[in-house]
Parts: sequence; structure tokens; C-alpha cells
Amino acid sequence: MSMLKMASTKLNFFYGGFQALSDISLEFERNRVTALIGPSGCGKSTFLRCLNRMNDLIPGTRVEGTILLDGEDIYASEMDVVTLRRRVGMVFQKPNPFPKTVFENVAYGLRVNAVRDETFIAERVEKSLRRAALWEEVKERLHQSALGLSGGQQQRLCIARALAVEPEVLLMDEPASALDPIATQKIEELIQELKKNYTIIIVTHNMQQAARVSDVTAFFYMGALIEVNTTETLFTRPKYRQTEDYVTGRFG
Ligand SMILES: Nc1ncnc2c1ncn2[C@@H]1O[C@H](COP(=O)(O)OP(=O)(O)OP(=O)(O)O)[C@@H](O)[C@H]1O
Repeated sequence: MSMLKMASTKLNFFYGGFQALSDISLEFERNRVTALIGPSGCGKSTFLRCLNRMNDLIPGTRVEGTILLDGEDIYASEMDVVTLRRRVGMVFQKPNPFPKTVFENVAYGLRVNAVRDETFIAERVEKSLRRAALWEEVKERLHQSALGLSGGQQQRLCIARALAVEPEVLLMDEPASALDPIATQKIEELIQELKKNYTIIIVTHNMQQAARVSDVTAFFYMGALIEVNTTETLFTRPKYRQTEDYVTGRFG
């Protein structure tokens, strides 16, 4: 099995007349955590959303170039977007549980995919909550509203919800930025655990977080990919001045 899970080649992205990404070629290996870093507005989130075609939902946008998932072009006409988003799951910056029970939040993706077997659903809900390191905290309150959970628990619930449909890739857009330090640490530990089973791509503003959780880091600046390397090398021996200035906190 190839180590390469996803790859973008010469990706350009436009919001109307504004080009937000230029010529991004970036590879993602299986069971690795890749962090996307760079100053506000440099295109990190735009790039992340290209990877499961979330940008399709924004009118007036245009993509050029290719993105492959296991060698298949995700923008090809035969690619089913619902299947793509099942395979490439996403967790957002702010925890966004549905106003439903804990159980139904996690079961949601299965029900949407027309799974009817309640035993199967219950097993998958438990497995997903365990993988998201939340089961012990919620097993007695599965049928209470998810909105009663703490922010950190809600974010792990959103991760469990993403895992329930068994994605292959997990996209995380600043998943801990709305959380306190303890909840953040739990999410970071969880990311380390999850990479055994998933390919993870995380956008973060927090350089220490990128250094702690990722194997590979990509530095974006003004819509371009400036450099990508193992996290250790990128942080200790960056090739370019812009990268160095950013990782040492001189700007951004
Ligand atoms: N829906 C949109 N319509 C038009 N322009 C957009 C839209 N979303 C983002 N942009 C622009 O595209 C550029 C890249 O934005 P993006 O959100 O991808 O950057 P980012 O690096 O993730 O920033 P941040 O760290 O602040 O979230 C910015 O100039 C932004 O203003």
C-alpha cells in the first residue's frame, strides 16, 4: 500500500476575481498529522476546504489543478461528493453539535446514509465515542441534549460524529481554538491517538500546537505554499526567511 493518501497538484483557487491559492502542490501521507500554518488570510482554511470540496458550496468560486485521493481525482465528474465527504471528514473551529441527544449527534451520519440496523448504530456510536475519548464522560447521559456538554466535550462529540461514518482522512480547522488549555490538551492527545487509524490535516494558528501534534508542517503565505518539511526541520532549520520570521513569532 502506498504511503501517499492525498495530493494536490498545482492547485489554484478563486473567489470570483480574487485568487486565494496559487499553485499549491502538497502531498499527505497515511497515518501522519500535517499542520497547515501561516498568518491570517494566507489561505489555510480555503485549502483545507478544497480537500473535501466544501468550497463547492460557495457561489462564484473556481478551482484549477488536481487533488487526488488514493489516486482518484476528487474533482472528476464521476466523483460522488457525498461519498467524498464521508471519506474525508471535517471538524470545525467552533464545536457545532446539533440540538439533539449525544447519541443522535453521533448516529446522525449513519442515519443520513440510510443505516437502519439499531444494534449496528448503537455499537458504532459507542465505538466512535470511545475513539474520541469521550465515552466514559457521556455513557450515562447518551440520551440527554448534547448542548449540555462542556465546550471541550462538545468538540470531542463533533470528532466522534465525524468518525462514526469511518472516514479515511480527517480535516480539522483550528479544532482547539475555542477551548481552554485542559480541553485543548485532550484534543491534542486525541489527535496523536487518531493518527494510528487516520490521515489528519489540521489548520492551526498556534505554533506550539503544530510543533506538538504534527509530523509534517506546511507554511502558507499570501496564498502560496512557501515550504513544507518535517515539523522538526521546519521549526528548527527553515529554508526561507518568511518561514523563519513566522515560526519565531516575528510576524503573523
Ligand atoms: N467566502 C469568501 N469569499 C471571498 N473571499 C474569501 C472567502 N473566504 C475567504 N476569502 C479570502 O481568501 C483569503 C484566504 O482566506 P482563508 O480563510 O482561507 O485564510 P486563512 O489562512 O484560513 O485565514 P485565518 O487564519 O484568518 O482563518 C483571504 O484573503 C480571505 O479574505
